[in-house]
Amino acid sequence: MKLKVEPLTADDFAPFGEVISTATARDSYKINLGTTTRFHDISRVDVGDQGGAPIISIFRGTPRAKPIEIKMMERHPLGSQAFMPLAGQKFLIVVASGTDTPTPDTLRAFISDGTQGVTYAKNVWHHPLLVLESDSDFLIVDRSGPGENLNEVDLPLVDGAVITLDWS
Ligand SMILES: NC(=O)N[C@@H](O)C(=O)O
Ligand code: NI
Repeated sequence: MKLKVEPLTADDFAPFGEVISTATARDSYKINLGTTTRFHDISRVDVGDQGGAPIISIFRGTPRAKPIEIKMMERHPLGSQAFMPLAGQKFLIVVASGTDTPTPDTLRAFISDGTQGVTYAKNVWHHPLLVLESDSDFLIVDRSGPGENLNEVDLPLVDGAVITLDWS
């Protein structure tokens, strides 16, 4: 089965979380004597369950071998997780609708144009970071704290084949 890759838009991604970009800020205004534009309140961080706290990390991802195979999915039941490319690299996002165990027909794939990041809402099924072209650094905002914040699940084969992304 080949999973179609769609351009990432805030509306299409809304069931899964938020798009992080200057275009999706809830407000924007000049600060610092007009030398800076604040793109304000773009995305929310939801990590407080069971005493969690927000942390900032950097993920350095290496490109995935092509064709990109989608064999498993994961979710973080206690907190959101945000990814923002630090040097404008395109990257792929794979999510599943609903909270039941993902099935091939509940998967959706998007591609960021490199100016867009994403926040996966708490408990949203997603594939771990999928880097495309070169080693890429991403700023990550997610949760540190007690409790089990990672569920993983393997995906079944479809007609005997691994699900791949329809992206050359
Ligand atoms: N495991 C980890 O920290 N990363 C994943 O959660 C991911 O979504 O890439
Ligand atoms: Ni994750």
